Amino acid sequence: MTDVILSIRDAVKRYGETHALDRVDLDVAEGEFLTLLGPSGSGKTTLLTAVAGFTQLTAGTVSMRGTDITSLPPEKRGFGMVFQGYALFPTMTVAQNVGFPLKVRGKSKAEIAARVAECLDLVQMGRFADRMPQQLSGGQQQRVALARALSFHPPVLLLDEPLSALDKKLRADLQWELKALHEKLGVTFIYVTHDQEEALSMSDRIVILEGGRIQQEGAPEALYDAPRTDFVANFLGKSNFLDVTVAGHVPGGAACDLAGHPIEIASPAPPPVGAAARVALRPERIALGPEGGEGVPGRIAQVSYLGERAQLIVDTERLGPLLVSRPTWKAAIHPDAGLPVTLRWERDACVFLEAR
Ligand SMILES: Nc1ncnc2c1ncn2[C@@H]1O[C@H](COP(=O)(O)OP(=O)(O)OP(=O)(O)O)[C@@H](O)[C@H]1O
Repeated sequence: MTDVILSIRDAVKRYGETHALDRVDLDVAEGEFLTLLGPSGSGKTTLLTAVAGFTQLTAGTVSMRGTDITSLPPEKRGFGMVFQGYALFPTMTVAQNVGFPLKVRGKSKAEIAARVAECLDLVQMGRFADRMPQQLSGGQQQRVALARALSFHPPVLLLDEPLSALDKKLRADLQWELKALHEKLGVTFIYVTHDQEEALSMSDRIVILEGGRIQQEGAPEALYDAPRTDFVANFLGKSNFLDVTVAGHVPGGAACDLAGHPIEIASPAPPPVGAAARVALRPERIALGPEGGEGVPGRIAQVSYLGERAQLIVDTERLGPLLVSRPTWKAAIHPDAGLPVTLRWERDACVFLEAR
């Protein structure tokens, strides 16, 4: 990895019997937008607050540019922080809120005024400098919290579900803005969310946590296209799971038996011949054809219309119910419940998962 700004080594955090973090190793690159993604209780906030200095690790270290900062208090780490619920100081104006970290650092009035104006412009809140927090909408308050966190030029910005209190449309707008701000400033962002779409749309890299452990990490596309485990395949997007037996190796993949029928699965490193394996198959990789074609016969059991996509459950005798997702504009077959269909997919649509 190019220049590492933060290194977390063998981080353990125990609360009684609970392992909130269980031997986490993670390097964060300078300027990276890194997202910690996982279900509730997976350890995301614990990891973020350990980096911030609010949580003392039971074991392990946090280093910043090669210096061990494990026992340094939060204020000495100098990281910017934005947490959910936009905790602005209610008795201070927007400008005073943004200027507060600079005041604490003993900056001059002129310097504070100039930087506050700059930061408020950055988040398009210049017009609101004299307002009180309670006179702002949720999205505006979160913008001010962001300006405040950036005002003192922190090397790292820590964000814990900063958009979770906002409605879907506003959240989507602010996701674009945050991403643009990250690109403009080049500051390292560590972002916590349990929202997979948010993680996929903003991050350079996603770290998936479960039970206090890193399950997998990688660029959004790499993780989505090549999940290693059932958990990742189902947490990041949706998947069908199929059980196959590897019958033989072929160039670039394996010949397999799927419920008594031969299929080929592309893989750079397929499991050994004879192995029973589990594969993930994304719903959008399954093509729907008319009844009687080559493929897996089935019958549409349920249709859920989602606007630009429709999600179908197709009952098959061979493989049980399969989830199929298709763009609604591609309406060669109008998917109605009860319709008999044939399902097909390409050899590179299935991904071998690690044995559990
Ligand atoms: N102060 C605490 N005392 C006891 N247990 C804690 C404490 N903080 C966290 N935990 C436990 O540690 C585990 C990880 O919690 P953490 O808050 O890091 O998860 P999370 O992934 O951020 O979850 P969420 O998305 O719900 O915020 C959970 O099982 C939680 O109950």
